[in-house]
Amino acid sequence: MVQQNELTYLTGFNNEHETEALEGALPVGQFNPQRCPYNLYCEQFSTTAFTAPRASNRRSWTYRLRPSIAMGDFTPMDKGHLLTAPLTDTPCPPNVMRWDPIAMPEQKTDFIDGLVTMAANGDARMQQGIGIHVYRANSPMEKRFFYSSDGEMLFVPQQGSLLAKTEFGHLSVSPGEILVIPRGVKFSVTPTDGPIRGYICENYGTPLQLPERGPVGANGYANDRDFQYPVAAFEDIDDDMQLINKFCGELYQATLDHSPLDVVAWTGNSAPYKYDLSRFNVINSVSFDHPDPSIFTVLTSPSETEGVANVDFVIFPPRWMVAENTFRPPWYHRNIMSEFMGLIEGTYDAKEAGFVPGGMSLHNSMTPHGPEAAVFEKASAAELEPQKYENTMAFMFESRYVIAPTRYAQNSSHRQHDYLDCWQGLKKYYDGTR
Ligand SMILES: O=C(O)Cc1cc(O)ccc1O
Ligand SMILES: [Fe+2]
Repeated sequence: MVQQNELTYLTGFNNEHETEALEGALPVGQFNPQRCPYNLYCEQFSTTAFTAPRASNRRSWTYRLRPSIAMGDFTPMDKGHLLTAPLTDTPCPPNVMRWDPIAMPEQKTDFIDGLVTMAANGDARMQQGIGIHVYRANSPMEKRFFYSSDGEMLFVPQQGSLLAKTEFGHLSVSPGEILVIPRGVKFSVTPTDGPIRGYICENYGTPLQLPERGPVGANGYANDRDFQYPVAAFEDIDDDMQLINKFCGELYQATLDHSPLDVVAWTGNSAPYKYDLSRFNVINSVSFDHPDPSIFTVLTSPSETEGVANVDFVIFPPRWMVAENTFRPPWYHRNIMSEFMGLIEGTYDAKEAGFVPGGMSLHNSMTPHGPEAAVFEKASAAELEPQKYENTMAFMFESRYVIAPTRYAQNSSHRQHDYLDCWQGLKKYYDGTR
């Protein structure tokens, strides 16, 4: 177990974890005895089909004060700027797009109220594709809890720390770390050191998993042992509460007369987890040429086509650049996969101006892009000494499905309508000589 931010965690990606907040709460040797210790209710929680292959099967057993169905009926509620694929509100133009950060809310805003959807693809009802949201909050969720039936939620904090109180226990997450909350897990979010902002990839598809390592071997990239899971922590609170469910793109609310975070003990491999991106063991060229960014994949949600991701979560972390006789920034490219990027801190090597922390960019399927003109000039003439890239942490949600920006994203005042200008200085140098 790892002690961090005063919270205790269990370690190991996808392990069969077990944890109990009260001694002896976990049944021994079986999952559902006739009567559970402490008179708890037993409830299985599955995020893959019962019959999914053992290697990809995800489920946990929870032991709780009440089963989850001890609740009121769902009624529709306003979903604000929270949208879901398929987006039908606007066409999807092929243009490169970039945005400044969305401003922090001025009024009291909790995690639910501050959610804004920037883009989405696939179809949540088919459990394919992703939603891309920005979260912003300056106050805790008070007596309200959320879960998405549409997808697993990958949080990429950009500003401020948050405490995620979940059915499975508590996780504290700060910029530079990520948090993954499986589809269906009930949770609340509390900002712990001022306003919070970050990105969310709502993954409608197969749960995120670690990519294969191939010839790299048994170690490297994101190592399994660095993923942290919460220990059981339950609330025995009888009070009026609101449970909000995102289902098929709509929000529904139900009333509860108790806290839904009432799991006293759990065992299994489907649970929230966090990961510190600085633990990523970067593997890159030590000879020449700029490899494909798939070398920086932290987590992947595979689609049904081998090697073609529903979504890859890719980071561009601090690292040494040593490639010789090489144009070191990303090459110019056109890619069948669609690329949505964000910046957690510092500067990104392909864009030294305009792509700022909290900002976003979208380069859709087959849309050309690459370094801005100023970066091309500089990198083409640079002395190729070993160089350490520091103060940088960009990331990309890369998906096989075209990523449609929402009407809000296309029309919002923080869209940079002059984004294309950063390439306008690309001159023709060709004059027939070698
Ligand atoms: O477009 C981008 O900036 C992301 C990216 C980075 C890289 O190093 C190679 C390919 C790629 O799409
Ligand atoms: Fe790209």
